[in-house]
Amino acid sequence: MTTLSLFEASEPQKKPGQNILPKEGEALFYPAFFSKADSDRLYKDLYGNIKWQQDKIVFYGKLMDLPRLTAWYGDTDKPYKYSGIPMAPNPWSPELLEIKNKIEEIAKVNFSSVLLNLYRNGKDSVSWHCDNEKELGINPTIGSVSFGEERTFKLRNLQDKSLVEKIQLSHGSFLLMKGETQHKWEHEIPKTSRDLKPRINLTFRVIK
Ligand SMILES: O=C(O)CCC(=O)C(=O)O
Ligand SMILES: [Fe+2]
Repeated sequence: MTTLSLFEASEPQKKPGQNILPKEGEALFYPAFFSKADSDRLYKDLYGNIKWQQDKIVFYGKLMDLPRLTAWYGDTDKPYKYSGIPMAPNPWSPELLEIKNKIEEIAKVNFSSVLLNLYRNGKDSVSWHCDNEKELGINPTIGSVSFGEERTFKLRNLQDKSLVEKIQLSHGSFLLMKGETQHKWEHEIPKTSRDLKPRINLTFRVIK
């Protein structure tokens, strides 16, 4: 019998920007895309200055709070639909433009809006979904930036639900999803009973 070294026995290490999906789409992960100093500064700014909202959802006929706070920012001439109602986003702030400019160098697209999520603690979450709204077109490019507490992000293949990829979305990380990802995979941030500090996520989108 051969013995594995500790290195070989551990999870295979992915290089920054390597596709973490084994098939059907691309999810490129850059763990320390923003420096620690920039990440600390941007977290503080966004936490204090974004117009965070508590949105509601209808669940089994009852009006419930969404398990996170959200906000929309972006090009004000590109309304987004919310429960079928067109809404104007808040205008870009200098910090949002700083983040957008930095990720656009890698993403090679011009993002027109950003949905921000504030997960206040481990009980906040987002359940399984695909970002496949009509306004995003086919094969949308989605740029996802995280600041604050690290949370687990799961991607699950729609054809084979036993196929699940996990990423730890750390402070200052960038995840770029493109290609077929949004119609072949769904994703979630699960709840956890661990006592967690807040996390801010920004998902940049191109609205056609
Ligand atoms: O918080 C995250 O990393 C994911 C958020 C998300 O999937 C979304 O807003 O569509
Ligand atoms: Fe999403």
